[in-house]
Amino acid sequence: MAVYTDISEEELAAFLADYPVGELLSYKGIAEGVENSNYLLHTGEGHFILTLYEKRVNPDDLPFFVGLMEHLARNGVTCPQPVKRADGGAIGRLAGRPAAIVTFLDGMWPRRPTAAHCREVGAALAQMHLAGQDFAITRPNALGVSGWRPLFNLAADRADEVEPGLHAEVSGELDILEATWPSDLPSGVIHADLFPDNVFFLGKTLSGLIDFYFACNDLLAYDVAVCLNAWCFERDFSFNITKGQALLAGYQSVRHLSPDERDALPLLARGAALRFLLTRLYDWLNTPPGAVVTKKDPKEYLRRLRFHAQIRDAVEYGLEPA
Ligand SMILES: Nc1ncnc2c1ncn2[C@@H]1O[C@H](COP(=O)(O)OP(=O)(O)OP(=O)(O)O)[C@@H](O)[C@H]1O
Ligand SMILES: N[C@@H](CCO)C(=O)O
Repeated sequence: MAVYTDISEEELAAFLADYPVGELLSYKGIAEGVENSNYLLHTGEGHFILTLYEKRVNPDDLPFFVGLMEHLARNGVTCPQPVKRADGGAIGRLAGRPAAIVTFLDGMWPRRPTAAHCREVGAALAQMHLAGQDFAITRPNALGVSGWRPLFNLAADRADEVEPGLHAEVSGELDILEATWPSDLPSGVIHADLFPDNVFFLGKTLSGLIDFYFACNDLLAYDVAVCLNAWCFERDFSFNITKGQALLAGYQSVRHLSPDERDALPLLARGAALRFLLTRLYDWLNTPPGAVVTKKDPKEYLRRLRFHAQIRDAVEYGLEPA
C-alpha cells in the first residue's frame, strides 16, 4: 500500500462514527505497497486497517472483494475481515474515495523468503483455490492476457526510456502469449498478487493472506506462476530451484496440478512476468508527484520474463516428475 490521499482527523473521525470501532485514538499512513492508500488505525476497539481505493480498483468490484474475504475466512483461510456498519454495509466514502476498514492481521511478511516460507505459501495458495471454488460472485481478470496489450499501449511510446529495445521485446512477447495462451485449464478464484508482502507469518507459521484487490476468476495454475515469479528468484535474478521445489510441493500437498497445467507452467510464468512488468512500467512512467510510494522496477520482471522464455519443462522449476 501507499498514501495517495491525505485525510484529516476530523473527516476520519466522522467516517468512523458509523463503524463499531470505538473512538479514534491515532492513525498513520502506511508507506508500503503501491496500489491503494492505507492507514493503520488505533481505536478504542484495537487496531484496524483503513483502505482508500485508488486508481486500479473499480468501485463496482468492491462487493466481490468484501464477499471474498468473508467467504475465504468461513472456509478456513485466514485473512482480514471487513468491518460492517450497523446498516450492514462495509464500503463508505472518505476524501472522495471509496473506503473500507478491515481487521488487523497479526504477523510480518518475510523480507527474505526461505524455502520453508515457499512451501507454506504454496499450500496456502492451494487452500485458497479450494476454498474459492464455491464463491458465488465472479470477476474477470482485468489484468489477464487480453488486458496486457491495452495496458502496454498506454506506456509503449516511452518504454525504451526504461530499457532500450523494450518496446520491441514486449511487442514480440505479447504476440507469442496472445497466440498460445491456454484457455481450457482449471479455473476459479485466484489471488493474482500473492507476493511476499501479502503473506504474513508469525514465527515460522503462515498467519494469513492480505490484499485481495486483484483477486478474480482465472486459471488456477496462473496463480502458481505468479508465486514462482514473486517468491523463487534471488536478488541477482537467478531462479532458486530449491524454493521452486518447495513452493510447488507445498501447493501439490493440497491440490494436484493436472498434466496440462504442468505443461503450461512455463508459458503461464512468462505471462505472469509480463503482467508485473507492464503494471510496473506504467507506474514507473505515471506515478503522481507527491505520492508516498516506492516505485517498483519493471526491469526485475524483464529479467524473469527472459528466464521463463527459455524454460521447456516445469521440472526446471523444481516440479516433481509426474
Ligand atoms: N489487514 C492488515 N493487517 C495488518 N497489516 C496490514 C493489513 N493490510 C495491510 N497491512 C499493511 O499494509 C501494507 C501494505 O498493504 P497491501 O499489500 O495490501 O497494499 P497494496 O497497496 O495493495 O500493496 P501491493 O499491491 O503493492 O502489495 C502491508 O505490507 C502491511 O504492512
Ligand atoms: N506485487 C506488485 C505490486 C502490486 O500489484 C509488484 O510487485 O509489482
